[in-house]
Amino acid sequence: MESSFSMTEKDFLPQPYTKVVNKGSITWQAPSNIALVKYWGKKEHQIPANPSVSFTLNNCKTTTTLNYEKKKSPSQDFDFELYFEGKIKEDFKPKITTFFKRIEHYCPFLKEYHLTIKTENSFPHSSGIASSASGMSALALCVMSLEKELDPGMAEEFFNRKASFLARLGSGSACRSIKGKIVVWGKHDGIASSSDLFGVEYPGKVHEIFHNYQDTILLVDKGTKQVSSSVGHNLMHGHPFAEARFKQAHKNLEALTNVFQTGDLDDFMELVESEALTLHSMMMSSRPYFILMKPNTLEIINKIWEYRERTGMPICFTLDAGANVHVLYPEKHSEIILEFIKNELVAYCENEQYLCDRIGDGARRIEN
Ligand SMILES: Nc1ncnc2c1ncn2[C@@H]1O[C@H](COP(=O)(O)OP(=O)(O)OP(=O)(O)O)[C@@H](O)[C@H]1O
Ligand SMILES: C[C@@](O)(CCOP(=O)(O)OP(=O)(O)O)CC(=O)O
Repeated sequence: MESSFSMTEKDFLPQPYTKVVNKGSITWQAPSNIALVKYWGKKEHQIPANPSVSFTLNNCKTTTTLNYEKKKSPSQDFDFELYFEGKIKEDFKPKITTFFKRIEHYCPFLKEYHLTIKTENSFPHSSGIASSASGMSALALCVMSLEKELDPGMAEEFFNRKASFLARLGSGSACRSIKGKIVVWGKHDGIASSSDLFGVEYPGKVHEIFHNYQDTILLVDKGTKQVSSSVGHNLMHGHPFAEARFKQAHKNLEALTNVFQTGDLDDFMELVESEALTLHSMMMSSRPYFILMKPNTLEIINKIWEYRERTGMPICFTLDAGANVHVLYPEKHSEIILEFIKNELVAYCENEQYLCDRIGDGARRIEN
């Protein structure tokens, strides 16, 4: 296979299929991810305006089963039904139809099948915990497993790379949810294997402090956010601070690669929190402007700062495009930090709900 630096869209076009497959079922479980350097702003065809890097999560995940049955002849439109948590879910279908249209060129076999998609998430969707990332990566992996049935000789590395390539076309951040534990997406000079087309496992040395990093997600607001990420990305076109922001993301990624090596948590925390606040400041300074943080988001941030100042514990926060707060800390301090979270932060969550997660290894296939 081509090395990732030279791969282009053409490399993902289908090869002649060697097998006929009539009917079957495939299940994949794919995690969400939390960006440390944020993807915010994109060009045409889901190409990111700047590189991003994320921790793959472990417990926040989607499980998707794809049942497929070959039809007598291919249809004009994609022929699929969607069940979310056991019920037909019409409002998730448009995103999936868009996804199928975008990948049709690379997976032309899709229209030959009647597809039934059954999916569920282990966490609330559409509230800034990247359900689109786990949802689209799980579906992309199911599609790739179907392609592998048609082309059994496909190499594993190509399988994973194309799954990430397809997932990106469903939702940009989804391309970072195929593999663990740290994934980079977007061309960046300091990381030769990086690509705008798919996510790659962070290739550098990672200090052991990050090996089992914890992420406790505080559910400040479980409701659907008022502006989707896709709309938010588009508001970076013509944004007065866009170019400076894109440059800053490169600089922060470079700084983070150094931090991954040294394990300097002061630098890590400063960088990660600054990225989260910059993301939200981009939303606040776009036209139209919007605020996705809630009063309790700010209460939690202030409490974290106060606690860090008081105890010296390496605890920091990050945010995605929503009100919920991801609290990040090394595993060796879990006991004491969880105590603080339960005693002082959980009161700010909707129905006192929070999710304990940690850095994970990526998606896995479940045998049906
Ligand atoms: N299991 C799933 N299978 C397929 N699509 C899903 C699944 N879960 C969520 N989605 C899609 O993702 C959409 C939510 O994505 P959106 O970007 O608005 O929010 P999010 O993923 O929670 O937050 P973030 O901005 O952090 O990515 C849903 O409306 C739905 O279309
Ligand atoms: C704030 C973010 O979570 C934005 C995620 O955006 P999406 O990947 O959800 O957007 P689309 O490509 O339009 O589907 C930051 C990040 O995960 O890098």
